Amino acid sequence: MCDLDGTLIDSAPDLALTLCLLLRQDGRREPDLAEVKNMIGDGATKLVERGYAATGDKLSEDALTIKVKEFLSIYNDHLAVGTVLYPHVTEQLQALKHKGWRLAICTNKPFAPTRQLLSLFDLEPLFEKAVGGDSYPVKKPDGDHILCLLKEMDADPQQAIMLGDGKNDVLAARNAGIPSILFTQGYGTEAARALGPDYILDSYQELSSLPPFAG
Ligand SMILES: O=C(O)COP(=O)(O)O
Ligand SMILES: [Mg+2]
Repeated sequence: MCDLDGTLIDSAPDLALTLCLLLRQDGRREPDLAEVKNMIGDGATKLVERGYAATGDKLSEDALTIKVKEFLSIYNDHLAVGTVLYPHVTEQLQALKHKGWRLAICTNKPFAPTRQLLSLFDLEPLFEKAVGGDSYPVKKPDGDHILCLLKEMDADPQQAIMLGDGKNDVLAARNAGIPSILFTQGYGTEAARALGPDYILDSYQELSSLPPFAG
């Protein structure tokens, strides 16, 4: 299972752009890319909540609901302005698929933009299934986000592995009882590294030589 933001795609530029457009409408300060990267990882609602909390008064629950809808509507028009695939993602995942690995997406990003991004970057053929942060009642770091996905795929958790860039990925994997691979070019990597992921991936070119995939 692969996480999406900060793992397969470097999507922070467009998440930041969208957040800034939203905050600008409200006369708020626009956080820079490094600041926004630290807000990513728990889905759109948390990103918007953190964006407002960092730039002035926190939003009420009702206001947050409205702003998240606006965020998703703006994001829908800015999905791939500055977003890029990390180098060698497609070829390396294709190679795993050829070795017989079944691939799926487990992201905290809402499902609608997830599906669009998979299509925009021609990733759909690689993945058997994708689930977002709103696909089940729970999301990462809850292990059930992973376990529900595996169940739907009729896949054995004992043969599964989670690849992600954040602490939620390492924790969700641990909570699901499966190993994790930390991709270190994403967001919030240091906090994730401190949790002791099972494997470290600095570049996709090294993916097929990691122990779970080698041989
Ligand atoms: O959208 C987010 O905040 C996180 O998404 P991810 O789970 O794909 O990293
Ligand atoms: Mg991520």
